[in-house]
This record gives sequence, C-alpha cells and structure tokens, in this order.
Amino acid sequence: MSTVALKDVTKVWPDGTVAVDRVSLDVQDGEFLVLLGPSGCGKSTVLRMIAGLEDPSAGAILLNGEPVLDLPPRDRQIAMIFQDFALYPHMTVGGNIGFPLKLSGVEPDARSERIGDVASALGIGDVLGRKPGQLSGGQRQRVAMGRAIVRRPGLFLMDEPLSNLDSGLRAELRTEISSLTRELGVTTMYVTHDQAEALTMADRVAIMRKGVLQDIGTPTEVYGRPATLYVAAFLGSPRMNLLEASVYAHLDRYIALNLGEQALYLPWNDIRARALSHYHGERIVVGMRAEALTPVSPDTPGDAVQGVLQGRVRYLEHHGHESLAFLDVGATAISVDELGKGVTEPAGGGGAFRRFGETLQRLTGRTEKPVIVREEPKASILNDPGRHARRPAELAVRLAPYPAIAAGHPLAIGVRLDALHFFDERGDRIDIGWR
Ligand SMILES: Nc1ncnc2c1ncn2[C@@H]1O[C@H](COP(=O)(O)OP(=O)(O)OP(=O)(O)O)[C@@H](O)[C@H]1O
Repeated sequence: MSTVALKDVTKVWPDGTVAVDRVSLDVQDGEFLVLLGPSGCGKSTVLRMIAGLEDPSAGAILLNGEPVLDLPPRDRQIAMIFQDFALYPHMTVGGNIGFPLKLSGVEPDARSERIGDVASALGIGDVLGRKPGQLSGGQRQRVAMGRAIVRRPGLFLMDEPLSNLDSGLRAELRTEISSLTRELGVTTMYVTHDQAEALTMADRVAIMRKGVLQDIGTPTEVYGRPATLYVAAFLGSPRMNLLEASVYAHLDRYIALNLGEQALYLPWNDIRARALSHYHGERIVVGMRAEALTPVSPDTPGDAVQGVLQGRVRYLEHHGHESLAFLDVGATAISVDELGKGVTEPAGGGGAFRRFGETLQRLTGRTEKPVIVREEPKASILNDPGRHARRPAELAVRLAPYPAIAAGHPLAIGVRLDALHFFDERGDRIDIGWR
C-alpha cells in the first residue's frame, strides 16, 4: 500500500539545467501512473527523486502522506526497474531474484520458496539455474520484475523497462506488466516516451515537457481533451491537424473560423461558441484529429453538425489496414515545437478583446463573467511570426486501404464540429462557456 505526492518539486542541476520545474501530482494507492514525454523532459529525474537517488532542489515528496526527503532509499519500500535491467551477470536467475531477500537476511529455505513462487508467476520457473547471459531479452525483463516483486514493495518505479526490446515482445510484456502490477495491487509509476505504451497501460497519464507537467488524466481524458496544444500534438497517430484560424463572432448566429481560403461555422447554440466569441478578431488554433474527418461528396452543404472543407490530395501514405491522405485545404499549420514555455513576448491588443466582451454582455444581457478572462497581456506565438514556423497545412485524413485516388485529386472532407479542439495563442485549451 502506497500513495505518492509531489508538491512543487523542482530539480536544477549544478550547470543550471532545470530538469523538473514545479511538478505537483498525486498517485493513488494501487494506481498505475505513466509519466510520458520526449527524451530529456525530466521523467527519469522525477522517478529518481522519488526513489531517493537524487534530492529535489525545492518542493516536497510524500510517501503515504509522510515527507521522505530524509529517508534513505532502502527505507522507502520502493522497487525500481530500469531499462537495462541491471541484473548481476555472475548470478543465476534464482540468485538475482533472491538477492534483495538475502540482503535483508531472509533464511535460505524461505528465500527459495519465495523465489519459486515469483518465478512461476512470471513464467521463468524453468530457467532459475541459468545466468542472465543465457536468457532472451524478455526473460531478462521478467527476472528484473521478479527481483522487484520478491520484496513485496509498496511502490514500483519503472524507467522505460521495455525500450530495449523488439516491438512484438514489448506489446506482449506491457500487457503482462500492467496485469501483474494490478494483480499485486502495487502502486506503479512507469516512465516512457512511447505514447502507445502510455495509453494502453496507464490508469492515468502525466505528460511532461521541458520539466513542466502539461496535463494529467486518464488516457481518454488526455487524448480526448488535451489541456495544451503540446499534448494535443504529442498524443495520437497521425498527429492532430493543427490549423491557424481567425475568429469572427456573429453574435447570436455563429462563430466563423476562417482557415485562410475556407471557413468552418460553429452555430451559436454550440456550447463552445461563447468562449470563442471572446477571440473575435483574433487568431487561435483549431485542432482536428483524423477521426473527425470523413470524405464526403463535393456538393455536401455544411450544417450545424458538420463543416465541409474542399481539399486537394498532396500525397498518400499506405499503412496496410488504412491509407492516409494529406490534403491541401489552403490553411496554415502550426508548429508545436515552438509553443509553450519560454515564449514571453506580450501580445497586446487585450483592450479590443475586453471591449468586445463588454459589447457581448450588453447585447446578450448576461452579467456573468466569462470563464476565460484575458486581462493580462499574454505570451503570443500566433502574433509573432518570428517565433513559430508556419507552413501550408497538410490535413491528414484516414481513408480505406489503397483508395482509387492519387496526388492532385480533389477531395471534400466533412469535419465533425463537436470534435474540434481550440487553443489560444499560448497553446492553452480554450474551454467552454460561462460560469
Ligand atoms: N546528473 C545530471 N547532471 C546534469 N544534467 C542532467 C543529469 N541527469 C539528467 N540531466 C539533464 O536533465 C534533463 C532531464 O533528464 P531526464 O533523464 O530526467 O529526462 P528523461 O525525460 O528521463 O529523458 P530520457 O527519456 O532521455 O531518459 C535533461 O536535460 C538531462 O540532460
């Protein structure tokens, strides 16, 4: 039984690198939490601080509600599994699994029994006498798991334990690891840069970027309602289409999202329309996943449920079970790598927005405050072309395998309006409506 809490945990290395930047999160007892992010985002450093292998520069770490900073690693009831397994090459499988028990003075007979139980649970009972060098990657991984389980820890910390294995074995073992940890009921924190691993294994996923926690939630939540543009772009394959749009709010009628040569119209009774009306005259980012897009006949009219974009196929990618078409729709794509932290230029122009908000309140007779209050000048990417790379959008659309079209063909696309995502110029999700 273990819970973990991080409160504003920061790690700055002596050379000034901020590896972890004010991260706060809670892990529930028995939960499987995946820390996901690209290489260097600080995931391993978070685990190592929880294990006691590194000290935070600031903030608090609590295990079972108790601060642990003064507790040495061996007293933390934690088992850590690394990517390279770190088995002792000169010891047999049985010796490796039983080693932690030997260290804590468990008698040989009791030790053999526990080793036997763990090994058979992991399906490696028949290789107990072998050395690690005589095992396959998958078997070595199981031995590492066995060595971690045998002490009956309260918390597993796993740092990319599958990254050295081939993809078939990885898929097999990730199912095994997630069912095993759940059977044992052990709280687990699992680090990976592989979104498929994260989405399939996790109870909740915490997504990090440059030391900052971007979003945390169930796989369905972070995929379905990404908190930031970065998370939107990071999760999903093909990547979410992210298009620059300027907003025109026609009060009581619709919100027009002008994508360049074409527009989408969100009816005024759409619950998100009022939040978007605050961006009247400004640019935002509209996200649409491939699953929100379906080919339609070219003369299909747009309506309150589905917008229609006319495109031309730039190129096709065939993936066996499906093909992806990448379309030119005369829109501009947003480069996510430039977004988020570190961009500090003020956007200005808040006054126009506020005036529009006041007009809106007067016209609609509403006195409630909008959820999104943008009093402060904000960091801007959209209004600062020098900071972000713009390029012609190539809208990714899923098609049946090997469709009878080719590059250059026109293709009309139905866009499910309820599946659109909206982000402001800082890359934060624009959320629904009025309080
Ligand atoms: N001992 C160290 N001294 C200085 N900088 C370090 C040290 N360890 C890690 N870093 C830096 O801290 C940052 C975070 O590293 P960390 O290993 O936590 O990232 P990660 O997300 O786990 O990446 P990876 O998946 O590549 O292991 C990186 O910029 C890394 O270069």
